[in-house]
Amino acid sequence: MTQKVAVLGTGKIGEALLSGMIRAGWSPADLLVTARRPERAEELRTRYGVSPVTNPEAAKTADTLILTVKPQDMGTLLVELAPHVPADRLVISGAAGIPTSFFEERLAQGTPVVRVMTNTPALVDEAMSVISAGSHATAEHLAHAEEIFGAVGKTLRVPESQQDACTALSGSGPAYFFYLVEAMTDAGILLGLPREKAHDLIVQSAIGAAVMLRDSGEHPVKLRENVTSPAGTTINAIRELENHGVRAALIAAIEAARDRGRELASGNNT
Ligand SMILES: NC(=O)C1=CN([C@@H]2O[C@H](COP(=O)(O)OP(=O)(O)OC[C@H]3O[C@@H](n4cnc5c(N)ncnc54)[C@H](O)[C@@H]3O)[C@@H](O)[C@H]2O)C=CC1
Ligand SMILES: O=C(O)[C@@H]1CCC=N1
Repeated sequence: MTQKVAVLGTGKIGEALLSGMIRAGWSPADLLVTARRPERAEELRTRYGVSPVTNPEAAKTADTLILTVKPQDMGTLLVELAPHVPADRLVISGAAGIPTSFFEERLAQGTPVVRVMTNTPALVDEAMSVISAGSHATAEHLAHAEEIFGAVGKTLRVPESQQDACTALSGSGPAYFFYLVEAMTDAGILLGLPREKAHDLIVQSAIGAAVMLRDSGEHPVKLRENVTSPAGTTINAIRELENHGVRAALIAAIEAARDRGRELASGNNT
């Protein structure tokens, strides 16, 4: 039997996932989407050939519901969905912070819920998606979530207690790298390079470093030491990074992101 999958609240992450599923061979005929604005729904139909439906229609028709609205909008969406979701539907939440218990309390008794934290590199099939089971989700449900999110990159199962930490590391992680590239480009400008050239140098260096981190089997410390020649240039830069507390800043930043996830879980939406 064909499994229908619906993406509810198809914004940046919902669309990234949807497009990846189609690239990976899902038939648009088996994919439903919901959107708040009719123009957005039409845009998705034109772009991907998928069917826009209402949230209740999605709940009744699809076997798997993937909820990709903002955490702040999840309560309202569940009020709308709850009367229409049969207890055998798999509900996957892509939202930061919100625990699986939040869904279980609002949906029919026994509804399987899986929590996933992916990231925007889903757009280029290089996502990191971290997956946890709610209390009624079986190994089969987890495998189905892995199949879906595996379409856009890597997946990793973690206990739900680690989700906020993973959100802070990989969910938000791409933003930290984009921020670094932005800052390094400014440094290139300071040193007199044209912006475009500085950008290209840094992006290629980032790609090279990322491939080495993934493929070389070497520890990051060893990779950095290999760049850092005695009395050379790099050590001067490293000393400045240490003087400015960049390592401590990164640790504090990621801890703050984790803490915000916890706040979202407790219903602090401001
Ligand atoms: N942007 C990112 O890098 C990441 C976001 N997330 C999570 O993904 C979720 C979505 O984030 P984005 O895609 O960035 O936000 P977004 O704002 O681009 O997408 C959310 C969409 O949901 C729609 N929506 C809200 N309520 C709705 C309803 N009742 N019915 C139908 N559509 C509705 C909005 O109109 C919007 O298009 C959030 O929960 C976030 O925590 C997870 C990983 C990374
Ligand atoms: O900033 C956020 O809340 C979302 C979740 C992880 C990445 N973006």
